[in-house]
Amino acid sequence: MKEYALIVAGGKGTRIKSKTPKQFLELEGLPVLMHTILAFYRYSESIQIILVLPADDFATWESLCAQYGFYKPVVLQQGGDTRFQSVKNGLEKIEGDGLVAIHDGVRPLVHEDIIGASFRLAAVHQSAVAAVRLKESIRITDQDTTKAMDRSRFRLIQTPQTFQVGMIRRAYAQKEDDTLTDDASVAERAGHSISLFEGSYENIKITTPEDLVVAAALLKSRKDGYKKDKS
Ligand SMILES: Nc1ccn([C@@H]2O[C@H](COP(=O)(O)OP(=O)(O)OP(=O)(O)O)[C@@H](O)[C@H]2O)c(=O)n1
Ligand SMILES: C[C@](O)(CO)[C@H](O)COP(=O)(O)O
Repeated sequence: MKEYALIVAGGKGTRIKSKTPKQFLELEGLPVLMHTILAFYRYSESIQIILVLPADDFATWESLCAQYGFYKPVVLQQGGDTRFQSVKNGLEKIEGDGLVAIHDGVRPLVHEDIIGASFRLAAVHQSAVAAVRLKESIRITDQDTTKAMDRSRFRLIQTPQTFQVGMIRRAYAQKEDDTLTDDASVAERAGHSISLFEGSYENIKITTPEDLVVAAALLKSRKDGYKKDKS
């Protein structure tokens, strides 16, 4: 089955408070987004990648590619005002059927094994969504009270979120609302059940400034590990 990766990097990065869009910040010698794209190519050289960026950032991307000598093929598409719209625009670039792994451009630590697991599971169940268990206690709150909850019943949801192309394209034809914060919610609202699989605590989303420190440390430890294996 044909495999696509739809990498969304059309956001503004308001929570990170950086002048440079977070997807372009350099980590361990490469912009965040290039680490993400390389992870998908490590999984498969034949995957087709659709990269969603704000139209205003196309020129920046081209010049970063020239600067870093990065010539991995991607199909560019322009983003929208929300993640929902960016994914929807990206899906338009897929012509045939197959499976699509939708992934946040700002999750550069995704491992090729996680990507592979998502495609294998989605081939059987139509959907495969990476998730991890909570490491901390959890309480539900309203204005006046709080109440302990059973953490074993909750999961933190990551990307990749992988789907059969026709199914997720039809799901994205529905009306957008603020509660549809990820692709699993969109598919679920359209009536599909969602299959989860074990993600990874390393697969962080770069959202606030301290995430950059953690991501840099994790990338460095992987690079050091790789050097050790080769020596
Ligand atoms: N209009 C948007 C909004 C978000 N995204 C992408 O969706 C992923 C997850 O979004 P988030 O981390 O929230 O990114 P931003 O929207 O950029 O950040 P913030 O919410 O802090 O502004 C990111 O890779 C981001 O670029 C997108 O493609 N188009
Ligand atoms: C898609 C996502 O990364 C799954 O955890 C998340 O829902 C994006 O949320 P954000 O608030 O737009 O960062």
